[in-house]
Amino acid sequence: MIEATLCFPLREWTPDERTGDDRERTDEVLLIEKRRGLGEGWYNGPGGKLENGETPRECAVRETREEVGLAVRNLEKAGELTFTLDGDRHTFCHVYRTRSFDGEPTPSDEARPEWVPIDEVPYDRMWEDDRLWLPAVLEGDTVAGEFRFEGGEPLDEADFADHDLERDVSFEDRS
Ligand SMILES: Nc1[nH]c(=O)nc2c1ncn2[C@H]1C[C@H](O)[C@@H](COP(=O)(O)OP(=O)(O)OP(=O)(O)O)O1
Repeated sequence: MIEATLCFPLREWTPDERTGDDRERTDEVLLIEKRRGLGEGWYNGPGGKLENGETPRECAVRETREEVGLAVRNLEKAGELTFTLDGDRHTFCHVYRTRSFDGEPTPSDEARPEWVPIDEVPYDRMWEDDRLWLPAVLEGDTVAGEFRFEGGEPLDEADFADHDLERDVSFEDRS
């Protein structure tokens, strides 16, 4: 089974009164348009597979730096997701969010970063399961879920079948 991570950096967007912009204050999330690998062409958070000896948290920090050049800190665990394929556990994914980071998001070979208001997340251009759990993560809740796919490898071409999802999960003492 693959162990992987996703990281969702958040920032507050406030209107600049000098420009007469009358949109409401909102949170924005840093998404990437993935340029290669699993889920290529879709939006997701920065993230990827754990390397040898790495903790999930270290992986999320490394992947965010490699993919979009952002140095994230103080990651808060927001979710644990199991993706199954044809009844077998395929990927276990640790989900983090953070409001602490240094640097400006920069495109790489792997990803094109984009700040998106949290109520404008393009769920129609993401993994089908994301609309089920990501809104809760972006609102500050915690989630644990299993999402079942069918139809054989690769996972991103399989059909999403069904799921179980729990909210308000405690991740204390977990990486
Ligand atoms: N159903 C799903 N919903 C979702 O939102 N993200 C998923 C997902 N299934 C896998 N992922 C994410 C988790 C992880 O960030 C990434 C793993 O994809 P890959 O195996 O292509 O890894 P990457 O190529 O990004 O990583 P590295 O090869 O380690 O750089 O895909």
